Amino acid sequence: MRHEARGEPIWVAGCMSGTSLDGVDVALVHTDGVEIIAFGDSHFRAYAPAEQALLRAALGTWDAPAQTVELIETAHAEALSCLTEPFDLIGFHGQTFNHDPDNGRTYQAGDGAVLAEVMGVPVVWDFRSADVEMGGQGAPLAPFYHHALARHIRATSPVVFLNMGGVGNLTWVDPAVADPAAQGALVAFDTGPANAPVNDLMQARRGKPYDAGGALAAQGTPDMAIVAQGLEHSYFLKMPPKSLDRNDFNDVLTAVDDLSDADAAATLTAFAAACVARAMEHCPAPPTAVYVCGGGRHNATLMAMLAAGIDCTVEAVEAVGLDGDMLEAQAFAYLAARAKRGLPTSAPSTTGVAAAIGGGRVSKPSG
Ligand SMILES: Nc1ncnc2c1ncn2[C@@H]1O[C@H](COP(=O)(O)OP(=O)(O)OP(=O)(O)O)[C@@H](O)[C@H]1O
Ligand SMILES: CC(=O)N[C@H]1[C@@H]2OC[C@@H](O2)[C@@H](O)[C@@H]1O[C@H](C)C(=O)O
Repeated sequence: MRHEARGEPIWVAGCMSGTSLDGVDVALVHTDGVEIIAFGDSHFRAYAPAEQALLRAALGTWDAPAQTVELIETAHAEALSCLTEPFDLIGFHGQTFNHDPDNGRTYQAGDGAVLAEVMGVPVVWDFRSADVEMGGQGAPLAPFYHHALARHIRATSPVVFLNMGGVGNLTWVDPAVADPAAQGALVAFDTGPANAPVNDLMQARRGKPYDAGGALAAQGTPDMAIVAQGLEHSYFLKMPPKSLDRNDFNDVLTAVDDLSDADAAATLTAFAAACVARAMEHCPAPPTAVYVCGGGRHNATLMAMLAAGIDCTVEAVEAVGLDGDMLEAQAFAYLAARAKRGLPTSAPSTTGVAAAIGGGRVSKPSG
C-alpha cells in the first residue's frame, strides 16, 4: 500500500474563523504534512458584538468592505501574537462570507499577503479556490487532517469525525488505507446546519449568541413535523461529496417562527441532529465511533440527540485525547504544511474535485 513520503517537520500555526462568527481560533501543530508529531499552544480571540455585527453584515456578499477585511486580518494577527511558542508557517483560512461551488465561486475574506507582512512569517491561504476551479465543492477540507488524526490516535477500524460548528461536516475514515487521496480512504461532506440556526434564534429572541449547554432546548419539545419537513430539502437527495453555505437552510429557521423559544430551540437542535443521523447513511461501513469536535459538543442536548440517532459510540474528541475546540485551526496548520510540500489537500472523495489537488497560495513577507 502506498504511503506518503515523510518530510522535515515544522511548527505551523493554523487559523480558523468559522461560520458561527464567534471568533478566531489559532493552534500550533508540529508536522511534515503527513504525520502529526505534536500539538502546541493555542488561543481563541473572540469577536466583540460590534465586530460580529460587521461580519454578519457581510454574510452572503462576494466583496466585503475594506473595514471588515481589515478586522479579519487584525483579529488573526492579534490571535497569532498571543501564541507563546515560535512557528515557521501560518495556515490562514480567512472568513467565509459566501459559498456557491456549483457556480464555481467561494469567498474567504482576508488577504494572506497582508498577514505575512504583519507577522513576518510565510502564510498559506486561499485554500478553497483551486479545488472549486477544478470542479470540486471546495469544502470540507478538514478530511485530510481527519485521516492523519485517525492514524495519530491509532484507530484500526473506520471512525467518523463530526464537526458541529455553524454548519456540520462529517468525515468517515478508513485508517487502513494509508494514502488519504486513495479511493476508499475517506468519505466526507457537510451534514447540514449545525449551530448556526440555533445561534440566530438565540440572537433574535434572547439577545444571546448561543444556547449555552443546550439548556433552552432541553426545556422544549421538538416539533418533529418541522424536522421531517426540513429533511425534505433537496440537499439530502444529493450523494456526497457535497457542501453548504451557512444560510442555505434559512427556510427551516422561519418554520419555527410560531413556536415558543424553548420549542423552537429544541426543534432546531433536533434538526441539526437529524441531519447527522441522515448523513450516517452515507458511511460505506459502520464506524466504531463518532468523535465530535466543534462548539456543538458543549451542547448537552445536542449531544444526547446525536447519540440517540446514531448506532455506535458518540463522544467528544477529548475521549481520544484531542482538543475539539482547536481541531479546525489545527487542520489548517496541517493543510498549510501539506501545501508547502506540494501534497494534495483534497480528492474526489472529499470534495468531488476532478483529481487529487493541492490548494492554497503562499505569500512570503518582503525583506
Ligand atoms: N457551551 C456551549 N453550549 C452550547 N453551544 C456552544 C457552547 N460553546 C460553543 N457552542 C456552540 O458552538 C459554536 C461555535 O462552534 P465552532 O467554533 O466549532 O464553530 P465555527 O468553527 O465557527 O463553525 P464552522 O465549523 O461551521 O466553520 C457557537 O456559536 C455555539 O453555537
Ligand atoms: C465554505 C466553508 O467555509 N465551509 C466550512 C463550513 O464550516 C463547516 C463546514 O461548512 C465545512 O464545509 C467548512 O469548514 C471546515 C473547516 C472544512 O472545510 O473542513
